[in-house]
Amino acid sequence: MTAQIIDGKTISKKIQAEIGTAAGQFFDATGVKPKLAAVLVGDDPASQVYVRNKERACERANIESELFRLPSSATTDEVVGLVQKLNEDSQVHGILVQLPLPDQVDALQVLDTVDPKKDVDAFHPENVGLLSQGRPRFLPCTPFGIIHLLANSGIETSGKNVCIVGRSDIVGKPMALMLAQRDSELGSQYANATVSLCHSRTKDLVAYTKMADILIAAIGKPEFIKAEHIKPGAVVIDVGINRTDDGLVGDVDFDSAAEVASRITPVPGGVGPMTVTILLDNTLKAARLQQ
Ligand SMILES: Nc1nc(=O)c2c([nH]1)NC[C@@H]1CN(c3ccc(C(=O)N[C@@H](CCC(=O)O)C(=O)O)cc3)C=[N+]21
Ligand SMILES: [Mg+2]
Repeated sequence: MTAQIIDGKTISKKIQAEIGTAAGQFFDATGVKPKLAAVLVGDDPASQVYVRNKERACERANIESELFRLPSSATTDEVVGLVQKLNEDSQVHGILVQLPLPDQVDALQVLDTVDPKKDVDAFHPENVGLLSQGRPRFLPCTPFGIIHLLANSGIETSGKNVCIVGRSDIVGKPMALMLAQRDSELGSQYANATVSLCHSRTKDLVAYTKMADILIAAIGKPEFIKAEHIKPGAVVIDVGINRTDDGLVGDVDFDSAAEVASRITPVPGGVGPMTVTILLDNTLKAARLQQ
């Protein structure tokens, strides 16, 4: 292996400590402890792991968290009703509705109900619109976590070719917007990329991935990206979390990719912890917005 690991766990711990200090200062100034409400419907095992990670991270960062559970049989009206109650609760600053929701629940209706000023996932159309106009309120957790990973590793994006594989509303699409924009919260050197947003209908995918100085895999297919997709010396960011018989694997075939890339994120311990970290940052931001 030749690639250097981008250690998301260590970077996230460092940023969480900074958020903890800022949240403590905010409490000293206002008497308010930022609070995240997480809504978990049903008992999907992966969702339980994520929600537990989020609760632990909140504790480390002086952020209050409360988990609200509904049974897997819950209706759209029941989930919407809970979100409305949390919207009205002035002690709650951030609301996260854990996805996926059970099939009978209309996820868009639920997400549209979240007060946009408490929308720490940045899924509400008002926040998506603000981001697309280049004046974001909250930044979506996984894409902004990736920008933090790059910035903390000294990897600038300005003028670089970035290829994103996967066009989801949660990762690929907002990631493309953020990287293509003129500026970012961390400085213009972490924006201004030339972005290709590839997907299942892309013809000659390798032509795009091989041009990339930074390749971001967010497809949801285990070990889909191989050495032959990667330009020698490229930076590879693996967003995938796939549970297989061999355990947790990413969307990148790590062993072959690490022979070609210069830097690479592992799974676990790469992007995942950063997603959680930005959620904390957004919760503090939400508490500030609501003062
Ligand atoms: N409303 C909503 N917002 C989300 O941000 C959201 C969601 N729903 N649903 C599911 C996806 C996925 N996601 C992850 C969170 C933490 C890890 C994480 O902590 N990963 C660790 C451990 C992974 C493990 O052990 O399973 C790691 O990669 O090292 C991963 C993935 C947030 N998501
Ligand atoms: Mg993730």
